[in-house]
Amino acid sequence: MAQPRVAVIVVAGGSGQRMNASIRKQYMSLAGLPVLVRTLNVFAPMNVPIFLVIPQGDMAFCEETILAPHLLDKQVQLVHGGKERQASVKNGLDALHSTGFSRNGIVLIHDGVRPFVEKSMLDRCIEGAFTHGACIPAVAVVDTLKRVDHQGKIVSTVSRDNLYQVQTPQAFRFDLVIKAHEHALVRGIKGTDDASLVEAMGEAVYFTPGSVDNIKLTTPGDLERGEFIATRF
Ligand SMILES: Nc1ccn([C@@H]2O[C@H](COP(=O)(O)OP(=O)(O)OP(=O)(O)O)[C@@H](O)[C@H]2O)c(=O)n1
Ligand SMILES: C[C@](O)(CO)[C@H](O)COP(=O)(O)O
Repeated sequence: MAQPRVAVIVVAGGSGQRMNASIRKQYMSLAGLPVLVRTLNVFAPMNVPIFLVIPQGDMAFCEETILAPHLLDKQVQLVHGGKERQASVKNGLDALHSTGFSRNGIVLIHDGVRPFVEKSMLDRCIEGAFTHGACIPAVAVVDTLKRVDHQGKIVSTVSRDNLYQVQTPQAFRFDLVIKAHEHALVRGIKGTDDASLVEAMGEAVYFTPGSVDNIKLTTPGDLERGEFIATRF
């Protein structure tokens, strides 16, 4: 059977401390559907393997409440998360590697709590990774930026020229992102995203326009905004 050329890792192994809710934010209902179901539904039509990284101990819960009732159980394979996002991604990469996924294939790495991704953005990320090896969505910073000291006093105004806020899905050639995670592990490099680990090897990462709707549900205020955006998805 022909090997897939694209695979997806959705990381949802976090505990959502900043959301400060009684259930983990990835399982919360947003406009009638669990956040994680909304996110998985973005990728399901691609018909490619999806690896969903979840907290240790949530396997049965996820099977029963997220995957099976929404007909995602055939396509999605569950993987245990790690202590930090970076470790969760590494577990997902290892699981994908164990399937014999092509080293030249493209892997999309996405936050489980970013449910509002447009198909056109996905396509651009994949295309960019086939061309450059690494491609991530980003939007230009629009606010004025200040550096602040520990007393809360403004130290300086930072130029926002060429500054971008980055999002997920981040798309990589599989061999490049595996090498980046192994390099980071050996050198003790920590990154809040996967592109920074590729950058740390001196390899180029390119960007494609992201979207202001592609929010990460991080704090309680994001839920209200999410409910509004969900009316368009
Ligand atoms: N050990 C971890 C930590 C985070 N994530 C995932 O990485 C994404 C982005 O992380 P963030 O929004 O910071 O989620 P949490 O770590 O859950 O939130 P917080 O930092 O507020 O605890 C989320 O989908 C989260 O589930 C993960 O898979 N494994
Ligand atoms: C990967 C990410 O969503 C890109 O913006 C972000 O870096 C995750 O950061 P967090 O500290 O885990 O919220």
